Amino acid sequence: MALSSLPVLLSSLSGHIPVLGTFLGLLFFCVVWCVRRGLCSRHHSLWILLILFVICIAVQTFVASQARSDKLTELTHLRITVNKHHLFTLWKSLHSTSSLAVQQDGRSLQTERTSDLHHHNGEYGKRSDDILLRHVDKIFNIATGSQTETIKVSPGKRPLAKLGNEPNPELPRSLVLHRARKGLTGRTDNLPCPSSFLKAHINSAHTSSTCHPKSHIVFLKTHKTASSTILNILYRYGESKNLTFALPLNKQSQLFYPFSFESRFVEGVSSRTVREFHIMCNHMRFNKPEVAKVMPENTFYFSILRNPVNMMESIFMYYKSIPAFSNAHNLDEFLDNGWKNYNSSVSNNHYAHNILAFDFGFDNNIAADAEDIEERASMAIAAIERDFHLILITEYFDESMILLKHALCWALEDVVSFKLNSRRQPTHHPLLANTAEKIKRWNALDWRIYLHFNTSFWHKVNSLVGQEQMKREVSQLRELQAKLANTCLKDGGAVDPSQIKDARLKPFQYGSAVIQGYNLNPHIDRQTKTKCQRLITPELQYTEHLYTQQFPELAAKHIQAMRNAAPQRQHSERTGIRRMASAREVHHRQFRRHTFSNLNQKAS
Ligand SMILES: Nc1ncnc2c1ncn2[C@@H]1O[C@H](COP(=O)(O)OS(=O)(=O)O)[C@@H](OP(=O)(O)O)[C@H]1O
Repeated sequence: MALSSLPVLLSSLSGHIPVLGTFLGLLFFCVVWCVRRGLCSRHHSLWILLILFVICIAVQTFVASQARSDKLTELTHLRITVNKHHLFTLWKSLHSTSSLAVQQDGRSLQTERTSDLHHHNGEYGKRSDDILLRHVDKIFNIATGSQTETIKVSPGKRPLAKLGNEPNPELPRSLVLHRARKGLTGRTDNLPCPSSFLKAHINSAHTSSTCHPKSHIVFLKTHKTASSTILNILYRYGESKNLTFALPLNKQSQLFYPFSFESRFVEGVSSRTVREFHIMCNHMRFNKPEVAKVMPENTFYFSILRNPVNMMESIFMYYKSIPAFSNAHNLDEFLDNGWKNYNSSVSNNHYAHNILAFDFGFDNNIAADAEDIEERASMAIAAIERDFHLILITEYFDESMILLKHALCWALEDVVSFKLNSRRQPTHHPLLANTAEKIKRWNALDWRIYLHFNTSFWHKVNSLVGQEQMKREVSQLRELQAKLANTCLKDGGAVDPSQIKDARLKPFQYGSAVIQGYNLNPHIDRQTKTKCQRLITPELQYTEHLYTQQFPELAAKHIQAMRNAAPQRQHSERTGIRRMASAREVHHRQFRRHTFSNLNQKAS
């Protein structure tokens, strides 16, 4: 009966493997022949042994060939896996300017899966590896022009070399580990990833004629970070090229900071009187979806961070009158009683705590020992990575300007500046090492964000410009600045506000800080004077000048309204300074009035 089932077995085997089936078929006939002979023979036990031996060999041959065929199948799978891995690496290399940028892309995925941030997108909640694989597929299809995943990439190829992969010794170990744990990667929308966009842009700036100066720009003006100096650069560039600015509504100096930005805060948006905005750069609390409603899709987003230690010292002097600081005699006293003096729900207290995070639109209220501090920092970093093409560092201002120049494809002359909004030296308070540590702890969220972008800044310098070229261009920039100072400035440098002759060039004074400004060299021709004057015009005056240029009728109406409302102030308005100086003070009040009148209009 065993023999009778053999043909069936063999046919089923042959169904699996045709060649082996033929071989086994022949074997079957041999065995049948042997059985017949064996049964007729005197030595039939020997024949039976021989038959069993032949069957054993046949079965063994079959099992071995089956295993080999299984391995082949596995190998096919393996090749697909390796291909995807390779493509993933390739994709990371394409998408990043440094390994950190890759990690940041990864963290952006984490962020996108988290609901408590202000950034939303359609892929929230999807599994990260699904998204990742879809991106790999997408890159694959883009690279090959195919719609299906059929083309093989040699699994033996090594991934592309990563750039700027050195660890940052200042980075807390916990943060590094956290990043490694969250080292996923992937963007979930169709927009180009900012870091890859930047790399592509800078490469093209160096190599081909495809480098076109960028004129759609959003600069998130953070506080006490040299942001007024950058604003002046953007104002001058835009004015000289007749670009339009997304200026604050109702002639305000800020985009209704500290309220989260809304598109209606921009003059010309609700009235639809401006067709296209080029540059947005006034103080705002960042809110990407709303900003994107105003600015074109190809807009370049950048911002600047300052070491929270230096920043806090500057902020404490400047915003000394906010409730959180007002009772403290010095910064140490405030820091020692931080949580006791700080009530986050009191207006303006946000200046005292993680203000960088606040300006970028995140919740700034978190303690250094909070369980989720690393998580929150990672998510903030990821979101910034996703929304911004470039983050500059105040401590390396000149290097930052060179990087910006490359990113925007501008000329060296376009990024030249004088230091604006700087304090007189005696109002600087050197900090003790202990105080610095307390600040890092108090602003733990900002500290982590700063450390991250300080590191990625240098990776960008290394990979996109190179140390040598950076040095060369920084010295060219400083040379140009020195020449300009020689031509434009009366006293060769900044002076106290009391010494500034032209009231239109006096910077806004606030808090305990003495903010310096400049006097113009009187011996320069008209054309040079215009250029020099723009370089030293403080933020409030320059914003008003641009508003008047862009909205002459509205500006005239505002002046008239102010005159009608407060005739007793006419004298100070004629000088133009007190009105501008009070603008920051009153803008919250005006905003509330504006919001309420809108709400009332809607309700009626
Ligand atoms: N070029 C350059 N390099 C380095 N540092 C610079 C530069 N320009 C301005 N600053 C310093 O930036 C501080 C003012 O920052 P902001 O203009 O952002 O202030 S504000 O928020 O708009 O009021 C202010 O810092 P403090 O002097 O410590 O207060 C300025 O001195």
